[in-house]
Amino acid sequence: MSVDPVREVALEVLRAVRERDAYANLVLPGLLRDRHISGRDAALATELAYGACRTKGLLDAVIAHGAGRSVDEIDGPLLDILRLGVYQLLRTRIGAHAAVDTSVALARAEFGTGKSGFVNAVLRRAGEKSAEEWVETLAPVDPVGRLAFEYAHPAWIAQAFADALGERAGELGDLLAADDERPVVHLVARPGEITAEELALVTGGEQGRWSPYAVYLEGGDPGRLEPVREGMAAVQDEGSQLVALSLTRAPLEGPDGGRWLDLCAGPGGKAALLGALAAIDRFQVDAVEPAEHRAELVRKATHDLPVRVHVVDGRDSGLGPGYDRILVDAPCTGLGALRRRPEARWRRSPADVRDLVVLQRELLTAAWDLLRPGGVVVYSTCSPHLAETVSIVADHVRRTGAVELDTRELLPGVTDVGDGPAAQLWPHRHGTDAMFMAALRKPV
Ligand SMILES: C[S@@+](CC[C@H](N)C(=O)[O-])C[C@H]1O[C@@H](n2cnc3c(N)ncnc32)[C@H](O)[C@@H]1O
Repeated sequence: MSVDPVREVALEVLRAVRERDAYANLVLPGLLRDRHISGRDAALATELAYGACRTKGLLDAVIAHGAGRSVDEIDGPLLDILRLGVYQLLRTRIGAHAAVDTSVALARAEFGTGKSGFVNAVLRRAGEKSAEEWVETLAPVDPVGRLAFEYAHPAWIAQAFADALGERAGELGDLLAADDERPVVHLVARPGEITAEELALVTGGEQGRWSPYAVYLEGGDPGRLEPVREGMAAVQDEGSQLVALSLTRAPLEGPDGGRWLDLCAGPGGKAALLGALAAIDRFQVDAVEPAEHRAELVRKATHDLPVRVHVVDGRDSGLGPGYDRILVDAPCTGLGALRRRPEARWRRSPADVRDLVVLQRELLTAAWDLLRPGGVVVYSTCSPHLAETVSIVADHVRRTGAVELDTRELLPGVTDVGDGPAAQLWPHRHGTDAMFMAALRKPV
């Protein structure tokens, strides 16, 4: 049997992710273009590459069982072939013969007959049970560990989600399943340029449920849409829109002097929405981003708006104090946006959380020093991990006497965002990334 070009492409994606920490969704489109793969073949290559990246934990457990050794003891390129094969057996409707034969052909082309026999043997063993039966056989007994295994998430991430869901941890399975769904594309209609109603009409999309500026698109390339090309609209998760809006809606003590700051601005999605809203009142936004290439993205996103970009570290920005409103959209683990990157869940580790919480705490402190009495900081993350969210806020309130506003009141009409005062969005409840936000006012 000759090598199937669709599986070859999927395999190259797995290899790029494993060997050079590539992002699957950045590698795949170029490969499909170069190999002239389109239509149903492209859809299959995408399903195989992304699916195998996502389910790595489950696949590896089945492979280790079948091989009688840990996956660490299997050569990387061979392991990629096994992952692709086991994924087809357990998570697609591809027949067992096709899954095994195409994998054996890939192994033979790459390594010769000896190793193709190994691939054949491991896949035959893997095919002896369905995915459900493998879960029954291999999953840990504790409920969270079992769900993590079943939905192919690292156990520490599933536990972090369960902790953040609290009393509603019964939703964990739905949440983990949502990470495997392709997110609906959300557009933001730029205030002052076009309304969401008009944008929905022009694009054939549907107006969003939660943000007055959101439009949902069923499919297609948003970059081709005229309002996006003309800068009247942009791609932005509805949850991110709500974060920016919560900052503009928070009640200040005293009048709004129109000095707003976005302390972690790159690539500029929220800065652009803040800038458009500031423009209406002739206010001014300062946007801080230390990485030059990301600062350039902020400049592009905000070029015709009252936004000044500063390429400095937010912890030591040199900006003058006295801001009325400050957004700290902190660098975080991104655990709330795992659905956007197939391999992301296996890249992160608890050590990342430990490093990031130090930076998050320092950025919030720096923002506080730049805020005027009576002004408001919104602290947000696209992670629901409690160490990055409520713990950072509680620690800050303890140290500074900050007044926690009821953030839920800044999101009128948005249901089910928790018991307050902070708000937590969820993919399985709101269809957004799992954005966390807390609004804090400085006592006068
Ligand atoms: C979650 S992203 C912000 C997303 C952005 N607000 C948006 O809506 O497009 C966090 C940003 O913080 C930046 N960052 C990292 N370290 C920082 C620091 N010390 N000071 C300020 N920003 C920092 C990162 O480069 C990244 O662009």
